[in-house]
Amino acid sequence: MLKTLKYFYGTAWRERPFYLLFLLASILLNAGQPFINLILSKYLLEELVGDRNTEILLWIVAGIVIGNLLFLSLIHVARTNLAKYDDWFERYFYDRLSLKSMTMDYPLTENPETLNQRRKADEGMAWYSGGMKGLSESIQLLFSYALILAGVVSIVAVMSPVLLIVASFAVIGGTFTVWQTGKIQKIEFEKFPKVNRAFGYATRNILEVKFAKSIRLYHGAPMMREQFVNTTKKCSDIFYYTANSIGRWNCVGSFVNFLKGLCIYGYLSYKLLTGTIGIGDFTLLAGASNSLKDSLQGLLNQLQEVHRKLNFMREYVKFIDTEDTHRLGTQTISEKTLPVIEFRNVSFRYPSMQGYVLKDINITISQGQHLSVVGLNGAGKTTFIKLLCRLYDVDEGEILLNGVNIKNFDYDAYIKELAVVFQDFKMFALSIRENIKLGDWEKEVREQDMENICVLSGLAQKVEALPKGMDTQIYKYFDKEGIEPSGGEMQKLAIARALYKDAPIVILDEPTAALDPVAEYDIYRQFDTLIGGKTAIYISHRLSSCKFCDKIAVFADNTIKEYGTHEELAKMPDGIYAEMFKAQARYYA
Ligand SMILES: Nc1ncnc2c1ncn2[C@@H]1O[C@H](COP(=O)(O)OP(=O)(O)OP(=O)(O)O)[C@@H](O)[C@H]1O
Repeated sequence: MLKTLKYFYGTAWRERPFYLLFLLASILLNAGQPFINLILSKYLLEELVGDRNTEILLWIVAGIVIGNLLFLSLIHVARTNLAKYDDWFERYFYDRLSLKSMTMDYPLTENPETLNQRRKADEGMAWYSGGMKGLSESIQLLFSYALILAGVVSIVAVMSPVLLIVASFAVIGGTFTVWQTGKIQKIEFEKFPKVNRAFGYATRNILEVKFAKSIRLYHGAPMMREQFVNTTKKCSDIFYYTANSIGRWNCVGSFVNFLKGLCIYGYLSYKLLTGTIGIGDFTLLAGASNSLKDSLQGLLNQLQEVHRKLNFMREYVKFIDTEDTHRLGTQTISEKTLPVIEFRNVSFRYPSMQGYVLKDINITISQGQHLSVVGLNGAGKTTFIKLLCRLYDVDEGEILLNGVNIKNFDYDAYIKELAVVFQDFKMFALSIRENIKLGDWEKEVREQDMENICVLSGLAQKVEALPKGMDTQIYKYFDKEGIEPSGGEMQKLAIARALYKDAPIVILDEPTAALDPVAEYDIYRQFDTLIGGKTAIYISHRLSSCKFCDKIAVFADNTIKEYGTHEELAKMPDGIYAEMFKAQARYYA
């Protein structure tokens, strides 16, 4: 709990120290204001039933009015400033959450527990706690009540100690009910994020354009509606349970409150009627007893509220603090040395899988070598690339770059060495220029470079035909003149983005799968110009592409089964490559 408190107010102290100053001011002002009315009302009443001195009466009334005005104005200033900061903190913490989601270790992005935790972090900071704003509101109330309580306890203890006992009993009852409702909300919070994620998938994610075709051509709409109905029912069950249980405890709370009023006013009326106290003290004690009960109740409630909110907000800290092991390396990379990649006894299995996807992989890709990686579906070719890209850590063995384990390199520096086009690459709802620029965001854009890249990747004709050229938006999310590129055009864009990165290692996973034969031929023809003297890994099921690579690695049975040039492998008796090549060649014979 303290760790969470420290995390949020430590951040506030670092980022916006004045926030804490306004918080303190707000606490003191809120605590001070009730005492003006409480004390001055006593003197006002005593003067009214006593001497009725006009001048004194005017001074007391002026004191009440001016004191209240002053306090309320200052409270307003403090609150307005706090509201501005609260807004800033809301964006700040959301930004941290997004950043963490985008940069955390890749395997976590497909781990349902992490995804649930992310949802808990999001919801824990939103409606369950109200985030920094919600927490600070409770902290303000907590300390204001504590100060008010200290003041009224002093007054009541001196004037009528019995009232302290009555108020304390009422508070114990009230606190118990608040504690119960807090427990019920906690139960809801444990169940709800998981159900809500399923609900979000069935109602929001599924409406995205990328699902539109499959929904229409398969049994998508009824199936999703069924999921919608099921998850809605689960959400309703959870809400019904919460509302019903909290409602019962609220009734208990109201009854305890009624009993408390009855006891306090009964006791004070008795003292007034028997002449033990005057009307001024009656007013002061009635007000102080109410304040005592309210502030003690408020204090205990806010203690629970702060505890409850911190519990929810702790889920955010848990998510933000998820350990990132992929970023532990610190070694820099010499730009002058051309890369040599070595897989040494590498074995790997996906966290969710029993067996190895890759076992005992040993291969060296020398400087400037062009390696073709082939194999049947599911043989582990893309996994081989993912390991090189540090998306996953190897389970056994090591991958070396120029003799150094790739884990030791600073992550960002290492990623700069790679220009990769994955099979399932994604384009963003940005302009064509910006999508290409993502290859190297820091590099100053040179128009000539962009044009050359468009020509090399086969995009030039398409871009020239567009009224806004390179500034055309991909997709129609934000611009109705945006384009929906075809699969092949997307692939050309992805190749352009990789070329723009100009990294010393180029990895292309099925780069021509969506290209027409002419575009594919162009890519093959220009392969040397595209890749130049860089080290390249090329995955393709079209074995004709292997001819322009120096070496071919054939993946089968979770390992590299064959390795050599096209000529060597094509004539291997009973060779896997020879078999696959012959099978493909038959169609073109
Ligand atoms: N994230 C993942 N979690 C669990 N298993 C995975 C994951 N990604 C891939 N696999 C499994 O690992 C095996 C190898 O997949 P991989 O994508 O490396 O094959 P591939 O040789 O590239 O196949 P293809 O030629 O079809 O692209 C497959 O059985 C696949 O189901």
